[in-house]
Amino acid sequence: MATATSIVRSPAALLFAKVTVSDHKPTPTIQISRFPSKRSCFTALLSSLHHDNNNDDNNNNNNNVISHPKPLSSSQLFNSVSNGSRLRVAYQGVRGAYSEAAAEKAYPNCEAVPCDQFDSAFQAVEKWLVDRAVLPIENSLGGSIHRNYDLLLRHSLHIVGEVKLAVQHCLVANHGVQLEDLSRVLSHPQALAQCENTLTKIGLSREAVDDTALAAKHVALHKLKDTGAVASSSAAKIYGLNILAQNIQDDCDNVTRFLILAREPIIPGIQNPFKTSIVFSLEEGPGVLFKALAVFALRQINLTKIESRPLRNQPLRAADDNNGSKYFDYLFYVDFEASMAEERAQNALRHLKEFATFLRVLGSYPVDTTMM
Ligand SMILES: O=C(O)C(=O)C[C@]1(C(=O)O)C=C[C@@H](O)C=C1
Repeated sequence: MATATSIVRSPAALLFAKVTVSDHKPTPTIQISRFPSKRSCFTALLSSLHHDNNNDDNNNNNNNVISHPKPLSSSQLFNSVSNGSRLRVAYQGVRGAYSEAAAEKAYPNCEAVPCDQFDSAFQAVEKWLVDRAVLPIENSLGGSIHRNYDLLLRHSLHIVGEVKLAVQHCLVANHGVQLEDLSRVLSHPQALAQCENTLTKIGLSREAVDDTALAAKHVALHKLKDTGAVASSSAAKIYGLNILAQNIQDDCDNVTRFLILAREPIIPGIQNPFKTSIVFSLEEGPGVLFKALAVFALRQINLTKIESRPLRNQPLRAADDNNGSKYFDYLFYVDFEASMAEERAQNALRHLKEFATFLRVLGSYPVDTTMM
């Protein structure tokens, strides 16, 4: 593969990003360095911008102007930013990944920007390299994407929408390669899990890579004869592979739900069906979770998802009875069917706050009704 590392300038945000340009795609992939000690142009520029922002704050203070984050209006939810340019939407993966299709479903005329990791997509929004990120959160067969639940809490972005995408996997290989030539298949762990039964029946060993399209790209670039990939038909087309089998997921109704993330929240509405996502933690004790969920049941608010994750900076708590035993401590992520503009949702959260040890609203956003 002919790859070249270069520095490009993003005209919209006037920021620099270190990108890897490959011969397969003109769109650069955002790779945000995790090692700030290697002070790149990117970090240097960011710190100078930070300095400018601080100066702005000082200027604002001097002028007695208080600046608050501006909520997104619903018109900004769509395809362009205020200067009329195309919305830049980060996704994890390379061209042909399902996440790219989800970004394009959310914003049909957007510029979809590939990122190497989920964390890079979060950072790309935070650092104004892009306007939104579209990231998978759960799949109807494989379950939750825990990494993104954890990242939602670690970053301070807002959920401004959701996209549901029907995921139809193909088994792809180089031209001339037959099913019986394959001994191994590469793909994203979620995609492998969604095709578990089929792959077991064929008898292929599995290897996980960062995304389905990257698996297809790898098979094509290395001209592998004994290895196929589980990927989309569009990835097969982009990387010149042959489709050996279609719709190989274990259930034909295979849907992945993606979240749309932005720097600012949207103003919650009540005209369309809205959903709200929150995260909270509770004291240990009998019936505490029951009590927490009752704040919604009491107000006829339907819950659509509940997920628990370990509270990472304090995963264990000593039991009150001092007998040396320890509890696991958890964060609870809950999605409920109501808008934060509704009084019943505000009352439910006020009620929950009375006994939750921590509570954050991750976003209140329109329900994707396209797959109902
Ligand atoms: O690998 C890809 O193509 C992705 O976009 C990632 C991902 C995921 O993380 O769940 C997205 C949708 C499918 O469920 C399989 C994989």
